[in-house]
Amino acid sequence: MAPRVLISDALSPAAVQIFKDRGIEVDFQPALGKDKDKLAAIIGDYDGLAIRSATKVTPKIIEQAKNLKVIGRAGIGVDNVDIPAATAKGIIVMNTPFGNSITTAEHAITLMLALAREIPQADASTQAGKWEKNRFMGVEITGKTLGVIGCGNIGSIVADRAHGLKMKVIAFDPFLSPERAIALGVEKVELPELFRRADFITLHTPLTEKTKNIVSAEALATTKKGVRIVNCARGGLVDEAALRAALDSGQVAGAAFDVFTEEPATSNVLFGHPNVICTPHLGASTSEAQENVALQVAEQMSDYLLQGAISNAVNFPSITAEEAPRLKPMVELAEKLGSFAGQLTETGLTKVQIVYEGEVAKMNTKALTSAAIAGLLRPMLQDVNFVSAPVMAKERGIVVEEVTREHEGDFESLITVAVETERRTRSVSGTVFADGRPRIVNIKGIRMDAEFGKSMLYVTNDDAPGFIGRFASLLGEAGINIATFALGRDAPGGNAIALVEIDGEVPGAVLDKVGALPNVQQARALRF
Ligand SMILES: NC(=O)c1ccc[n+]([C@@H]2O[C@H](COP(=O)([O-])OP(=O)(O)OC[C@H]3O[C@@H](n4cnc5c(N)ncnc54)[C@H](O)[C@@H]3O)[C@@H](O)[C@H]2O)c1
Ligand SMILES: O=C(O)[C@H](O)COP(=O)(O)O
Repeated sequence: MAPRVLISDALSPAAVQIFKDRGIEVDFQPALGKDKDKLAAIIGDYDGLAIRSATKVTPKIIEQAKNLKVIGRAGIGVDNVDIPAATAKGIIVMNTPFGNSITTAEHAITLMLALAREIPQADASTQAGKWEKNRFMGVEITGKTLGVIGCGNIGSIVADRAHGLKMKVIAFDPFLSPERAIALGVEKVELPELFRRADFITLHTPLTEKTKNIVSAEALATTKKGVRIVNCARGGLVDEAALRAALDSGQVAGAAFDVFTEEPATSNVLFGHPNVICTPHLGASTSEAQENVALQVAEQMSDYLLQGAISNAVNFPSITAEEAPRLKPMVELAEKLGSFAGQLTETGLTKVQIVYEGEVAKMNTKALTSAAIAGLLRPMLQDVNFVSAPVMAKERGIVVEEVTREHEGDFESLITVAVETERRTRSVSGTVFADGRPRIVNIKGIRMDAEFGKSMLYVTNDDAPGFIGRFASLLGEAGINIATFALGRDAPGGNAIALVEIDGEVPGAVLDKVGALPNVQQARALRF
C-alpha cells in the first residue's frame, strides 16, 4: 500500500505534486494545523506529516499518531514539534535548514531599513493626506555598527548584506570560530561589548534556555542610547515588556519584530508604540522560499518513506538513498546482535561497545549503532526503536562506545557487540554473507556459524562426550523439531556453545530439563 502523507499547514502546492509524482497518497488540508482536535482525530491514518509553524505537534498528537514515521518541517524552526515525544515513538523529524535563509535574512535587512527611515509610519501618514515632511527624520545606515546575535545560516547572510550597505558588523555567537568570523568579515565579540557598541541589533538564534530573553532589561540598560532592534528569529529572545519600557524612555529608538512570544500575536505589549514595526511572522514568506522548502521537504519525506533515506533529520543521523540498500542487511545484523546480547543480559547494563571491522567500518556506523542499541534494549524496554534507542541508553546511564577498524580478520565485514554488566562482559560477533543473511560467527571468543532463527536455544556446557545425544533426545521426546544446529568450543574439553534453531517455542519445563542435563552451564530460549 502506498504511504499516506498529510499536509496540515499552508505549504506551497508544489509539495503536493512531488508526493503524487513519487506515488505517495497526499491529503492537503492547509488550515488543519490550527484545529488540534481534528488533527488528533485523523493523524492515526498517516505515515507522514508535513508542516510549517502553525501546526503544533504536541505529545497528545504524537500519542494518536499510530502509523506516523516522519514529520517534515517545510522551514527551519522545529520548536513547534515535541522532539522527545516524537523520538520516543521512533518518528523521524526533519527540516529544511537552508531553503528560506536568504529570504529571512532579506526580511531582517528590510526591517532594519524600514526602522532607519520609519517607512511604515511615513507611508501611513502620507496616505492619510498629512504630508508630514518634517516629522520623519531618519538615520543613515552607512558606517553604522550592526550587532548580530547568532551568526549561523541567516545571521551570516545578514552580515554579508550589511557589508554591502557599508556597515561594520560585529557578532556574538559562542559557536562561531575565529576562522569563520574572519571569512565572514565580522568581528567576533562578547555579548556585553555587542550591546555597548551596536547601533542596530539583529537576532538570529534559536530559542533555547540560554537565548531566552537574551535581550533583557539589564542588557537594554547597557546599549547605546537610540539603538534599534530587529527580531526575525523567535519570539522570547527579547523581553518584550522590558523593550516596551526602553522604547518609552527613549533608550531604544525603534524596534522591528516579525516574531512574538505568543503567536498568532493578536495583542502584544509592543503594539501601538509609534516606533515599533511589526509583521506577522513573514520572514520566510516569499514565493521563492516557500517553493524551495515545500519541494525539499516533500522530496526528503518521500525518500524516507519509500527508500529509508534520511536527510536533515534533527533526531537521527543522515542516510543517503545510495547507502540505504547497502546498509539494510547490516542494520538487521546490528539489531539482531544487540538483541542476542540483550536477551542474555539479566543484571544492570553499564556499557556497550560496538566494534565495526572491514567494509562495514566505512558505512554509516551511527545508524548501525542505533540499531544495535535498539536490539539490545528491546528485551528490557518494549517501546524502544532505532530513533529513541541512543537517548534511552543515555537516560539510563549506559555508556555507548563505537570503534571502527580497518579490515584485519577473516570476514569482509564484522560487527561485534560487547556488553558490560555489573557482573560480566559478553560479546557476540556477526557478519552478512553474499546471500544477504546475517550470521553469528563468534560468541565470547568461541567461533560459530549460525543463522538467526525465529526461535532459538542457546546452551553453554562443558565440552564432554554424551551432551549432544542427551540434548537432542530430550528435545525429540518433547516433540520439538530441530531446524539447525551449530556448535563451537574454545578447546577440547573446554567451554562449548550450542545454538539451535527450533520449530515453535520451547516450554519452560523443557528448558529447565535442558538446564539440568549433565555438564550444562545454562540454557536460554531466544527469539528474533
Ligand atoms: N521569521 C521567520 O520566519 C524565520 C524564518 C527562518 C528562520 N527563523 C528562525 O531564525 C533562527 C536562526 O535560523 P538559522 O537558520 O540561522 O539557524 P542556525 O542554526 O544556522 O544559526 C543559529 C545560530 O545561533 C547560534 N547560537 C546558538 N546559541 C546561541 C547563544 N546562546 N548565543 C548566541 N548565538 C547562539 C548558533 O551557534 C548558530 O550559529 C531560528 O530560530 C529559526 O527558527 C525565522
Ligand atoms: O523557522 C522557520 O522556518 C520560520 O519561522 C518560518 O516559519 P513559517 O514556515 O511558519 O513561515
